This record gives sequence, C-alpha cells and structure tokens, in this order.
Amino acid sequence: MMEKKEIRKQYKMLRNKMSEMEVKEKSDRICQNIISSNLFQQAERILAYAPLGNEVDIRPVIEEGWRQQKRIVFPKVFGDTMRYFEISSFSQLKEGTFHVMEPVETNPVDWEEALVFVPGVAFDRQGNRMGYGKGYYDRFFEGKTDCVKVGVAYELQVADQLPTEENDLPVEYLVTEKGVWKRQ
Ligand SMILES: Nc1nc2c(c(=O)[nH]1)N(C=O)[C@@H](CNc1ccc(C(=O)N[C@@H](CCC(=O)O)C(=O)O)cc1)CN2
Ligand SMILES: Nc1ncnc2c1ncn2[C@@H]1O[C@H](COP(=O)(O)OP(=O)(O)OP(=O)(O)O)[C@@H](O)[C@H]1O
Repeated sequence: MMEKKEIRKQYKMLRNKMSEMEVKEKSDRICQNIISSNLFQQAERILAYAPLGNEVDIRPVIEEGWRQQKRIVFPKVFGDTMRYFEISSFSQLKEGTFHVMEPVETNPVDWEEALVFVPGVAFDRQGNRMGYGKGYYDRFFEGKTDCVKVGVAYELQVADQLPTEENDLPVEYLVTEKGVWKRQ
C-alpha cells in the first residue's frame, strides 16, 4: 500500500517535470496514433476526458471526433461516483471538482457500449492502471463489459509492472507516442 503511494508520487513527478512543449509534442503524436487507429475510426460513441495538468492532451482527438459526427461525453464527479454528459463544444466545460474541466449537465448518457479514453498516472503493458487513488474509473466501469478501455499515456508513464489490487480494472489497450498496444 505504501509502495503504491510512492510509485504514484514518482510518476506524477516525472509527468509534472515535462515542459509545455514536450507535453504538446508528445500529446500530438499520441493523438495521431489514436486518430489513425481502427479503434477510433470504428467508434461512434466515445467516453473522453478533459486533460488536467500535464495529462495527455487529447483535445485534437475530440475535435476530430466531433468533425466525424461521433458522440462524445465527459465525466463529472458527484461525491465518490462520476457520471458522463454529452457536449458538442469545449465551451460546455466548466472547472469543477479537483479543478477538472467538467461538462454541463444538460445531456446525461449511460451507454453500454463505447470507446473509453482513460487517463492515468502510470500504466504497465499488462493493462494495469494507477490513477489518482480515488477509484472513480474502477467503480464506474465495473460490469460495463462492452466498454473498450484505452489507457492514454506518455511512454515515460509506462512501468514494467504495477502492483495490482482486487478492484483494479485493466485497460484493453494502451496508447503512447510510440504506438497502440493491446494488453499482453
Ligand atoms: N482529466 C481527468 N479527468 C477526470 C479524472 C482524471 O484522472 N483525469 N478522474 C479520474 O479519477 C476523475 C476525477 N478524479 C480526480 C481525482 C483526484 C485528482 C487529483 O488528486 N488531482 C491532483 C492534481 C493532478 C495533477 O496535476 O497531477 C491534486 O489535486 O493534487 C484529480 C481528479 C474524473 N475526471
Ligand atoms: N469497484 C470498487 N468498489 C468499491 N471500491 C472501490 C472499487 N474500485 C476501487 N475502489 C476503492 O477506491 C480506492 C482507490 O482505488 P485505486 O487506488 O485503485 O484508485 P485509482 O484507480 O488509482 O484512482 P482513480 O480511478 O480515481 O484515478 C480504494 O480504496 C479502493 O478500495
């Protein structure tokens, strides 16, 4: 448990050390990898996220999705759960809990089947994920077996082997600036 906290701290530090230019260049390459993937091209419904701090900036993917008439939703935190709301422009995001940009609550959705972009502090090639330690994603996607989860991260966030826990849900894919990886 202590180990997990330490690992989280280390990877947060690595990510926070990046310059604005490094974030932009790597994010753009990650976005290109996503946009050219079959996963993205075939998706009609996308559960996205609004980047916080130095998290991978997937806004170019979202813009491309809107251009292609895909439906895109963003999470909003309510206590210890999150719900997703559809928006069609970044102007429908407002700063909320944990300083995350959250969607207006006009259009709630609860899709069974979707492509999910999952941010994280660290991932490994087995699909294990470490987030901020609040468990929002693990709770939300428990039982949602038709949601394809794609971890989005910089190569520097990829660990050899993260410690796992009972409730952890692995991501099926991981995208970095080097490419798209299927779990295992
Ligand atoms: N962009 C984004 N949106 C998201 C998540 C996320 O990880 N990233 N979440 C996934 O669960 C949920 C929000 N949960 C969060 C839980 C804790 C912190 C948090 O502790 N943030 C740090 C600062 C982050 C940094 O810049 O490194 C902090 O407040 O100290 C943020 C979001 C839903 N929306
Ligand atoms: N499915 C679940 N049901 C109940 N509690 C859960 C579930 N998943 C996770 N939790 C609880 O949430 C807490 C944080 O879990 P964990 O450390 O795995 O978060 P994380 O995945 O790193 O963070 P986040 O998803 O917020 O980015 C733990 O105390 C865990 O017990």
